[in-house]
Amino acid sequence: MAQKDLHELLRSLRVWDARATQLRPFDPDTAPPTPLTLFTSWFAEAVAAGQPEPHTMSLATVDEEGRPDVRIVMLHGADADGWSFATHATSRKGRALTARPYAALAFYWPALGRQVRVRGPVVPAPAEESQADLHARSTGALAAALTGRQSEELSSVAELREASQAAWERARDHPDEPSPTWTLYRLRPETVEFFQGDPERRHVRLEYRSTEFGWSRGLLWP
Ligand SMILES: Cc1cc2nc3c(=O)[nH]c(=O)nc-3n(C[C@H](O)[C@H](O)[C@H](O)COP(=O)(O)O)c2cc1C
Repeated sequence: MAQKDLHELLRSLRVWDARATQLRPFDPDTAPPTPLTLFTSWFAEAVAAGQPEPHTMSLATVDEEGRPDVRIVMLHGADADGWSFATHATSRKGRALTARPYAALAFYWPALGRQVRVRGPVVPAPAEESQADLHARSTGALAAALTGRQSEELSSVAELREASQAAWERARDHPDEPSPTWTLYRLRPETVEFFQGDPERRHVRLEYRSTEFGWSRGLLWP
């Protein structure tokens, strides 16, 4: 596609088309005292609104030289221990998290014009918990974890096919097989921001901040 076509196409696109998006009023004064409560209800509303894959999120990390990176991962849970996700400790993001155990998450739910951002330190769960989390998931998830070598250079598609086929067989035959590098991480929230889009662009941004006395709240200019 030529540059001009791309720019024309970009200019023709809009966000929050009324056919696909329902913008709901959000009164921050009535928001619950903790971000987890609001996240849980916004998540359920995203599911009810038909938002595809609301449990996928961007995970941003910083490597030991301070260079940022970002990718999509699945949300495994959100509770008093934090927002959790899983990956290989030996992957790029795993190495970045070892060097700098701090990350940011972003959820985007266009069906409701909503965004949620979560930032804070990240801690790995104990190995038994990581493996239990993996074994509670699908055969495909286990096969993918057993394939391993995430973020390493791959020499050919054929090499991946072979390794993956073997991993699928092991996953089917031994559903409790461990994947030693697979790690459940928990992001302990320091700030959680809720963004509600508004048709007049008066978007509401409500940020919860963790303090020694509990959660404080403040609004941000959009
Ligand atoms: C929808 C979707 C869900 C994904 N979920 C995960 C996940 O939960 N864990 C994971 O390690 N990679 C997941 N990935 C792959 C990552 O985006 C990424 O390609 C991979 O983890 C390697 O990232 P890294 O090289 O930065 O470590 C997912 C990708 C997509 C598109």
